Amino acid sequence: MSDILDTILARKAVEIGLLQQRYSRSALDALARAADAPRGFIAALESRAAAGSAAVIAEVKRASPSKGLIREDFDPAWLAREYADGGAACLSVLTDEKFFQGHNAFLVQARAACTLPVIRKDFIVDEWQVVEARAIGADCILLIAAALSPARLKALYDAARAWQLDVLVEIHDGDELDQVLAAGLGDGWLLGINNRNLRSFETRLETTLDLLPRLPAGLPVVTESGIAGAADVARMRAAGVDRFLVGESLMRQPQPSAALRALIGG
Ligand SMILES: O=C(O)c1ccccc1NCC(=O)[C@H](O)[C@H](O)COP(=O)(O)O
Repeated sequence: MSDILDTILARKAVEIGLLQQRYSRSALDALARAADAPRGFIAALESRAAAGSAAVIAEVKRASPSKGLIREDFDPAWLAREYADGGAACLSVLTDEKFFQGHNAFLVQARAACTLPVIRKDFIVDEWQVVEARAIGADCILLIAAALSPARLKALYDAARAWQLDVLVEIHDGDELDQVLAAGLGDGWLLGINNRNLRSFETRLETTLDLLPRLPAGLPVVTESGIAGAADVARMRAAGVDRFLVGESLMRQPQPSAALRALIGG
């Protein structure tokens, strides 16, 4: 496991404790039950890919451990409208406060500003965080294989599915792929390959391209991180990858809608 992931996960243990002090489990469950119905994250992505378009999950991300502050004028609702206007299939919203300057409220604001499904981008290691994700309106959660044992991955996946959440399961290499495939997940999940090495922060699109021959046929895959423009999208699509998670390159643009349109192309 990488140093930054260790550091982030240590903080998550503290945050889970705070969440459990703030709510009883029955109160949190009640909030999750009262949340707006899930919008169908994977369905939205798949319908865009089936129509022959690049299916983009556009990310609302103010800062990151690798890049520091990415965007000073940061308005999640405005960004969500820009991304919807630019042709995003779904949104990703960072909710981690300490390392990404995110917030749960940013997900609520972004989702309320458009009709797109939203993934809660955070470091989920406990069922309480799954319920919290549904309580704030998330349609999908991220589960990072490097942060979870196979048994824990399966337990959190089961919890997410019980709350009608879709799941993006993220890997970085072939060993993590093998672990995920052995976990015996059912429906309602898709695979993300993160091109960013969490130890060095080096971002190489070859991380996705090199793993493609190892993927089971028919498993939808999202390439994550380091998509800088239309040439990267074209390169991935030529290799058969049609689903993208894009943050920084859109967040740095004065008009993200136009940048997203150019990224997706014809
Ligand atoms: O972005 C980071 O610095 C980072 C560091 C440690 C763990 C995760 C990190 N990023 C999360 C992501 O997966 C990206 O935000 C996402 O894939 C978008 O990447 P990009 O288009 O390169 O902003």
